[in-house]
Amino acid sequence: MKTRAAVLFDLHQPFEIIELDLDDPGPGEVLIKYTAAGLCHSDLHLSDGSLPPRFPIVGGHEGSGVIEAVGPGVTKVKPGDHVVCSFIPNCGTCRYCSTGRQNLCDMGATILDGHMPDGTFRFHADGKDFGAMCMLGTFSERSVISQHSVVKVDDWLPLDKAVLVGCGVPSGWGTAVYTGGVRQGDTVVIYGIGGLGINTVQGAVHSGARHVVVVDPVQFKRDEAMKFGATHAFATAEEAHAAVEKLTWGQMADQALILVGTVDEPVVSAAFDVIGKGGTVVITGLGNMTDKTVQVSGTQLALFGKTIKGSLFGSANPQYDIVKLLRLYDEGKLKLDELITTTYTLETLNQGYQDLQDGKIMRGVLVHDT
Ligand SMILES: NC(=O)c1ccc[n+]([C@@H]2O[C@H](COP(=O)([O-])OP(=O)(O)OC[C@H]3O[C@@H](n4cnc5c(N)ncnc54)[C@H](O)[C@@H]3O)[C@@H](O)[C@H]2O)c1
Ligand SMILES: [Zn+2]
Ligand SMILES: [Zn+2]
Repeated sequence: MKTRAAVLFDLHQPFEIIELDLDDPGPGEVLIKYTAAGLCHSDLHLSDGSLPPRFPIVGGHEGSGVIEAVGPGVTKVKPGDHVVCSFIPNCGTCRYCSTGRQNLCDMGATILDGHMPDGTFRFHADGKDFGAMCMLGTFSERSVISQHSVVKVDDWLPLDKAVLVGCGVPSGWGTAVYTGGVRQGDTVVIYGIGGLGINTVQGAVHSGARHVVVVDPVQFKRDEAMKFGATHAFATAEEAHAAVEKLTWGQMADQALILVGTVDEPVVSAAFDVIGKGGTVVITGLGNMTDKTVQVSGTQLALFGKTIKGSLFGSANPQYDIVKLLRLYDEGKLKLDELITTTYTLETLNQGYQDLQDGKIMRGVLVHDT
């Protein structure tokens, strides 16, 4: 079968739209026709050097679609099922899946190489193997993926909105609710209001935070954050620090959550300084972190009981949380439609990533031709 896909061939290159050969699904695999794909910043990190993959690679790891065929032994879904993809597969049996940490599933170990667990690829052209970002490659019309990468969802849900619960929503929402452990009455500071950070605002609000203070240099992002329930919005970390000092009578924040695309020492230091005793810093942003060392005061960690954590997929359980978040959406308790600023096609995908870098969109969504 042939499929059109957006491919990265090297660092610092745009996506090229080309036709690829796609294998039939093997044992435990499914053929999916993608309906939509979200423009997450992580795909940009494939080309900016922050998450260097094996090239060439088909981009896209936020996806939704319809199952067209299944390989031998597939029990989880059948042709015609509507699914949302999880950017981390869930095998259900590895050390992490079997101890309630499905977001760390061992099957996700090769998501940047983009091959199946047995080391083979499903996309090919001109005698070359092409990887699939997160073993998904949602910037392709069709793909062959593991049954462990899909979560069946209700047929009536709009797949072009539900697509966002494949990465941005749980990764952002869970940063506040699960990894950060935000509680009623907490003061939370959120750095970076993009496709993830805006959902961290939703998560902090759901958890009953008293103050949700956001920091983003872009005015549009700050305005959106206020519409989603933030209580204060600032262009700089310094302004946020001063406000938190006042709001908490010097006790400072309970959580500082970092969702910027390019994490650097000043952001991490600002987060570490804005939390008070017993406070938690969570780093979710991935950009610029390869080989970087972050310095914090060991005395403050020990004497003030401060914690620094990383967060993958918002410490959520894809199988459970994707369905749960869509229920919240269906009941009007979680915003998805409002997250999407602009929709794109394969042909305008590079423009979408330019818009993301220019701060023009909260989340862009690529809608595939039907
Ligand atoms: N850990 C995970 O599970 C996970 C999952 C998906 C994405 N990510 C990463 O999260 C990050 C955010 O992704 P996104 O899709 O939301 O990106 P995005 O580009 O949509 O949002 C980033 C936001 O950060 C803002 N920003 C930049 N510098 C800032 C600063 N110094 N202070 C405050 N705000 C600043 C930008 O204006 C933008 O609004 C990326 O690095 C992405 O790779 C992590
Ligand atoms: Zn993502
Ligand atoms: Zn597993």
